[in-house]
Amino acid sequence: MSTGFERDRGEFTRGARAIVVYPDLGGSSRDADARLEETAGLAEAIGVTVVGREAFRVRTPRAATLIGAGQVETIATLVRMEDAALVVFDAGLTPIQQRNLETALEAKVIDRTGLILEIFGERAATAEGRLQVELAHLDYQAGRLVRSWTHLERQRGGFGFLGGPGETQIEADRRLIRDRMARLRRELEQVTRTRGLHRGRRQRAPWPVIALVGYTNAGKSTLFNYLTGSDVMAKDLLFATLDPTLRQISLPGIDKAILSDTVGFVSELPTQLVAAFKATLEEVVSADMLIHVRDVAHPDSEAQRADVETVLTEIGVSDTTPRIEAWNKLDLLDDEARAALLAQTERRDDVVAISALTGEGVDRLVATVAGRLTAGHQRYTITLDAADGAGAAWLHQHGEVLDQEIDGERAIYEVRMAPRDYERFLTR
Ligand SMILES: Nc1nc2c(ncn2[C@@H]2O[C@H](COP(=O)(O)OP(=O)(O)OP(=O)(O)O)[C@@H](O)[C@H]2O)c(=O)[nH]1
Repeated sequence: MSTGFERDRGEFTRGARAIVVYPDLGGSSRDADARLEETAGLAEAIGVTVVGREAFRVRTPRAATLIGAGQVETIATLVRMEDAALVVFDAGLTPIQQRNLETALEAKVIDRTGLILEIFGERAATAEGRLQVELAHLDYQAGRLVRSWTHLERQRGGFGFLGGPGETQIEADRRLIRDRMARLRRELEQVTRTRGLHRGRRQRAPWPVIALVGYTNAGKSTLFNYLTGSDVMAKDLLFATLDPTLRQISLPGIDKAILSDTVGFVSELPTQLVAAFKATLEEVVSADMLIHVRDVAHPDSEAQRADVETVLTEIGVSDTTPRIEAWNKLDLLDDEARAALLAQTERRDDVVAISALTGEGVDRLVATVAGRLTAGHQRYTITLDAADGAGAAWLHQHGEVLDQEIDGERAIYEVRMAPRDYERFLTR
């Protein structure tokens, strides 16, 4: 059934021409150009082509259009010149501002929340993620509907026309949204229950989960591809078919681990989106280790780091989850900045400088991650019946076999593994 309020992808046709606008309202320590660059990158993630960008300093935000009349005119000209169909505002817009801007610019307008919702929609890989995103979207639309209705009502009141056909229509629309949201919530409950079962099953498998997190554009996917495509790591098609963002890999001393790529983090994540974001990041919340990929060549690198940490806390990641920072894009730094950065990383064992593009430092990152994961591992001497193929396979799967020797009927293994696995082996 179509309620008329389902996500309308038609508005964001792949390749649609878009203008990106950053109304700088002051109070942000961030670099305006970097901000435009980020938003353009996010817009491109939903498949539109960015054909123009403008940053404005807005001294007095206008209730009707946020930006000033002259600024509206500048963008309108740009829209006409570039034949753009979409204008992305890197700010929150009220429903009224959004509509007024659409009229003035003769183009579809979306704000930062709308854009982020689109991206979550594209990236949500699990059923739960998709449902959460749709709920957030409906919530966003319902808010717009109610408020623009109040606005209309006030106008009509001014002319002495209270009520009328428009009002009935909006009532009906609101009920449809409400019903659909209730249905989604029920589906979500069902899905969450089923997923809990699946996750329980996987948690019993002794594979550590390593999640890549980081600000948008930091280089997570580049690192993910480098790691899973390189010789050190074996790609596992089982996971690839289930979810393109999960791969089974092996690390020194760890036969199997799951590496998970995630959607990029952004600053000022609207609170109504946190649940949706969390659902697209379920691997992160229960991960054994996080690799926080940072773009150290970015002017706002420190602020981005803080944003990522804030969101991790918001979605419920424990601060005891071990994390390693991968200081990425080392290749973009000049000699001086590079030397300063490397000197910093030498003093810390939780930071590795890398270039996911050239592969520099990635081996060290892998060794550091493996070292952390196996830090509690110990060396055991285990004697098996030489015919016990299953036992031998188990040892190879769960530990690092350092030595093995056949002595008549017996096979003697030297194995490094987690004490927890050793105990499991004994009670096997
Ligand atoms: N020069 C340089 N560019 C890099 C490096 N790593 C990634 N990039 C570039 O940075 C851009 C973003 O990389 P992605 O891997 O897509 O970043 P991401 O963190 O997955 O981004 P989101 O999907 O937005 O979260 C791409 O153009 C990459 O080619 C690096 O080490 N050096």
